[in-house]
Amino acid sequence: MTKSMLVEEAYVAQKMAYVPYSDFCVGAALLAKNGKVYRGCNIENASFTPTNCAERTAFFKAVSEGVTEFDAIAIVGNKRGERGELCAPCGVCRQVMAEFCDPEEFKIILGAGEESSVYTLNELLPLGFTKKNLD
Ligand SMILES: O=c1ccn([C@H]2C[C@H](O)[C@@H](CO)O2)c(=O)[nH]1
Ligand SMILES: [Zn+2]
Repeated sequence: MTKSMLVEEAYVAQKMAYVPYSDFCVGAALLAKNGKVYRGCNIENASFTPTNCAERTAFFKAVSEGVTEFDAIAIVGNKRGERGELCAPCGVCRQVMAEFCDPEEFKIILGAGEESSVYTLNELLPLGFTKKNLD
C-alpha cells in the first residue's frame, strides 16, 4: 500500500461525507498493521456536538472490529466544489491517534490532489497526554 494509494482511499471515503451544515467534506483511510484499510468520513448532526470527524470514524470502525494496531492514516478535506488544501486533523482526533499509535512510527499523510505531506504524531501532538501518564 503506497502513500498515494492510501490518499486515493481517503478520497473514496470523502465521497460519503454527511455534511449538511458545513459542506466541508473529509475522508480518511486508516492502514492497519494487518494490511486492512478502514475508510471513514465526517458525519454531522443537527445538534452539532455529536458530529464525528472522518479520522475518528475510521479509528472506531477498526477498533470496534478488534483491530488496534496501525501504520498510517491518509486524510483529505475541503469545502465541496473547492480545490483541496491540506486538512490537518483536529485536536480530538490527534488524541485518539495517541491512544493507539506509536508517536514516531505512525505516519499521518495529508493529501491535496497529487500533493501530500507526511507527519508523525510527535510533530502534531507534542507533549501529549497518553496512557503512559497513568502508569
Ligand atoms: O480533521 C478534520 C477536521 C474537520 N472535520 C470535520 C468536522 C465537521 O464535520 C467539518 C467542519 O469542521 O469537518 C473532520 O472530519 N476532520
Ligand atoms: Zn477530528
